[in-house]
Amino acid sequence: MKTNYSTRYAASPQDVKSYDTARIREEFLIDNLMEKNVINFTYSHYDRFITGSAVPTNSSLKLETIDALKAENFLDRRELGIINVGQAGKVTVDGTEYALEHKEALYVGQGNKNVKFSSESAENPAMFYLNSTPAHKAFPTKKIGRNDVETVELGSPETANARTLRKYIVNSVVDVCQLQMGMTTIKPGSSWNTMPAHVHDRRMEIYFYFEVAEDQAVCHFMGEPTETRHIWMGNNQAVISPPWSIHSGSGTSSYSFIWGMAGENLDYGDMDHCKINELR
Ligand SMILES: O=C(O)C(=O)C[C@H](O)C(=O)CO
Ligand SMILES: [Zn+2]
Repeated sequence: MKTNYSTRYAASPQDVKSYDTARIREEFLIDNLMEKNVINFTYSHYDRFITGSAVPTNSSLKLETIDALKAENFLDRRELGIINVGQAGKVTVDGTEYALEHKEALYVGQGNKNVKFSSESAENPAMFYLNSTPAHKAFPTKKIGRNDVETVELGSPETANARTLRKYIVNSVVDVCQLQMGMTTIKPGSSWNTMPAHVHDRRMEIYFYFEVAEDQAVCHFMGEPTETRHIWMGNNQAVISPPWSIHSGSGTSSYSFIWGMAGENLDYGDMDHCKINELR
């Protein structure tokens, strides 16, 4: 068995107010990503969003169903987004091969049965970050190369939030049921992501932090805008952001993160912004 999964339940903002550090990490932090030769999944009951990773080395890894789905194949009722944050690799979908270089992505539509992950080099493997959400329709599988993304420059050095946001899996780039994924990179000298902060009660979100230097960290802020909490995050860790929560972070050095979302609508810009001086 090369696939592991664990379950996280949804939590009320009233309850989260009283969580201590250990409990908040237990409920929201995902710290088993990018383990070699296994697929590790976390199944969140927020919008039934599954987060995981596949790092194949000498042999390929197969996308196996998990008991939580009670489905013969993982994608019988789901869609899947994949972003490679490692070196060159390949994803095979029902016999068709897609080569994915560093920071290239693949959208895999509902109904595909046989999905396999492999690396070109066992020493420098591909590192596939995976997000999956329930799907009601089979859209075509599509590769999103680095030139296919929509790029937006945000923030400024003066407010320490200069960053480049790249939209990979959004409905203006690829047909999707509900999954959205993209990548944001903080510019050297800046530290803040997603500041001014926002909430979107229509959608939950998961942030996967990577390119964090070993001796550095990102402090991720969550919680209701007037009742914030923080989680210190290291490289290759993800954090679940409930629909009622802000999701913002400040790093001790530059870093990148992948955001993945699911929920009520496909409008990337649907956000309720918070006034910075009203955060508590
Ligand atoms: O830096 C940012 O701002 C983001 O990356 C924001 C995320 O894309 C997001 O929160 C979308 O709702
Ligand atoms: Zn958001």
